[in-house]
Amino acid sequence: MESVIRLDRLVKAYGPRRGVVDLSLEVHAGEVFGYLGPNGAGKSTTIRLLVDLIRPTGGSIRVLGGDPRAGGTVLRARIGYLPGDFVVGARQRVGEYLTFLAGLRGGAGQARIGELAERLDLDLTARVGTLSKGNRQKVGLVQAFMHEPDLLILDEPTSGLDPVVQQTFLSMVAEAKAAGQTVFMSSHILSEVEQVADRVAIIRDGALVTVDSVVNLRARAVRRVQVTFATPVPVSEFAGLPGVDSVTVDGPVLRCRVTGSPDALIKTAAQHSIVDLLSDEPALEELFLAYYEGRDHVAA
Ligand SMILES: Nc1ncnc2c1ncn2[C@@H]1O[C@H](COP(=O)(O)OP(=O)(O)OP(=O)(O)O)[C@@H](O)[C@H]1O
Repeated sequence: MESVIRLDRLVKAYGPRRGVVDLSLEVHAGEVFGYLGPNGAGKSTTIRLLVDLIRPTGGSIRVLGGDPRAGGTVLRARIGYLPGDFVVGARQRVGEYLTFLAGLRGGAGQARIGELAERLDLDLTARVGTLSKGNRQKVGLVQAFMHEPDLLILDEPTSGLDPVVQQTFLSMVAEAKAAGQTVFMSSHILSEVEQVADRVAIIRDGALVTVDSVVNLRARAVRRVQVTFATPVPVSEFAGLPGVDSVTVDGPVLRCRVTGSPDALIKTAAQHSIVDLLSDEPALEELFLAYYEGRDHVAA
């Protein structure tokens, strides 16, 4: 399969500090690739290397078949890039600003800009400098998507967006994929990337922990679940269910950890009358542990 991004033993050192270490990965044409890691993991460093804003200390980078350093405007025109810190202080109106950027890139017409702005509920007549953080982020998204680039490189794209706009953004990503575009997006939230990504790389302390399909990732993800029943339930019914552990029952409230699918828990719980159900986002830390434990297991 054709690779759109290929990193080979990439290293970026900031003096004695590490940015990324010995990073090798490949993103295939037409896939949505999630790049997941906690703050300071090295996501933005990787992305800045991809778009040649910074240069590697070692290793090699290929983007759309070329070297980002040598690709110039031809390569840039094929990429839509949303920086993690999209800052614009222009006095122009949003529409004028986006038209100006479209002119530089060549490709995006007014109709396309208008259509994206409408979907994201972005006012094209507002002055850029007066926008809220969320609205600035929408400008960043429009400028990344507007010329329908072969490759979208998006650094924390949903940062500052409200949940409704986040869903609109995820639809835009799905449509980009359907149109054959490749998407590389970073995030520190698993649920966000798992909704759209085909594969996910997990990075921590500058190094790759794993690259896996979303299906496998979900199977390893641990979440905490709390079920409140109408009447007390016996703990024995729940302890030992597949994927369920750390079960405690406090009167009508059951708390446990679930790894992978909650199917067994839900089916057992459904035999009682349920008042409430809470399930929290699987913590990235717990996901890392699942991978480290898996690795130890393989090594043992
Ligand atoms: N210009 C720089 N000079 C020195 N150190 C830097 C520089 N940029 C990043 N770093 C360091 O490199 C490491 C990786 O940072 P990076 O911004 O790539 O992480 P990130 O995963 O994008 O995190 P976040 O989600 O917080 O943006 C951090 O320890 C950071 O302090």
